[in-house]
Amino acid sequence: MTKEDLVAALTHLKDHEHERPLAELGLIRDITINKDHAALSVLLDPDMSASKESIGEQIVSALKGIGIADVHIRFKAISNEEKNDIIAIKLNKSVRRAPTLMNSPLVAADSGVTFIAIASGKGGVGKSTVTVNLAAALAKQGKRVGIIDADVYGYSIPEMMGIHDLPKKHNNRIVPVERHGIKVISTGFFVQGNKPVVWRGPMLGKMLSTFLNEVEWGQLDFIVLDLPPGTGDIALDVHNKIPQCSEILVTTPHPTANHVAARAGEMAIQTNHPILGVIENMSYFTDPSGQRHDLFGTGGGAALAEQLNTKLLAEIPLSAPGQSADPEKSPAVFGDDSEQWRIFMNLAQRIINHDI
Ligand SMILES: Nc1ncnc2c1ncn2[C@@H]1O[C@H](COP(=O)(O)OP(=O)(O)OP(=O)(O)O)[C@@H](O)[C@H]1O
Repeated sequence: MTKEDLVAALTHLKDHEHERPLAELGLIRDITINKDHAALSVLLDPDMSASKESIGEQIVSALKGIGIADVHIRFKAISNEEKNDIIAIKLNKSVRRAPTLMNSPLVAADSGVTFIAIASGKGGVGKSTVTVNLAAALAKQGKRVGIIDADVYGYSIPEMMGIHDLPKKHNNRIVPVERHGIKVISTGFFVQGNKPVVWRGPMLGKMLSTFLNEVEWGQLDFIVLDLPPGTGDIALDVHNKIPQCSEILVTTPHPTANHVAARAGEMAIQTNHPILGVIENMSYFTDPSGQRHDLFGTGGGAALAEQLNTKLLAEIPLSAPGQSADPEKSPAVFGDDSEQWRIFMNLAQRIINHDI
């Protein structure tokens, strides 16, 4: 007798709510068999506890038919995640491809939320700086803004935003940390010594779903996502799960350092994601006498934009350390009177007005 024999004997079992075989829905788990004894778990919606008895009786009788004399059944309450998987199966969608997103109001076409992912070819070019400043500039112009820091390996948004507290849970949902009017969720909140503390299991695969489904975002106009550098799984996940998400690529002026950024852009193009454009960061430095210095070369942003058939949205100059920090703002947001802040405000305005 194998597990498959046992599952086969149970395939006809249905629960009234889902009108689909329990085994097919993956609601029968943890099967062990020892001669004519078997044990298994049945995941049940707590609202369906009334069905427990009838499901138990159906299992016992079906297994008797194949020679199992004694069966131990554990009934377990189903989690929200597992429930969403069932909804996905009901809709005949692949759970693997699009887990748990069917009920995320955020990604619905009519949610009113504009998603912008900030991507780069390599680390350290200012992707997180762009994320934080664009979000702050959108918020400054009256928009309700959230940040998803999806840079799993190099999350830096909490520190950049001066956030030292962790999100709280309310009614079993995660409440984002709010700072300077921006709601923030970061992988950094959930990792301690590289151990996930809020959820278990394959963290990467679930991360985006968790951030979209289990976070109490409230009403938002924009979500800015800080992606990990390069063209990894997370970027692909974003492309799959948030099809309407558009992308801004951040690069430096160095003309030859763009091939990975170009690949990231190509991926967006291939997956039909609009690229809003390229931001060239650390473009130049203006010294106190007003003279411009192209410290890292020139032309990288324009070359990347041309390669991807998109626009160069902005050239952000380098700020001198400590010059533009504003105590009223997050540490990484440029000061109100800085050239950088003016550029971000202008960019935010163009995005709001669809003038890009
Ligand atoms: N225009 C700028 N002027 C001065 N410093 C900047 C500028 N842009 C970014 N920086 C600094 O450069 C460093 C790297 O920036 P940031 O963390 O935004 O890059 P990143 O691409 O997100 O890197 P990672 O992928 O490692 O997270 C930070 O210390 C940031 O403060």
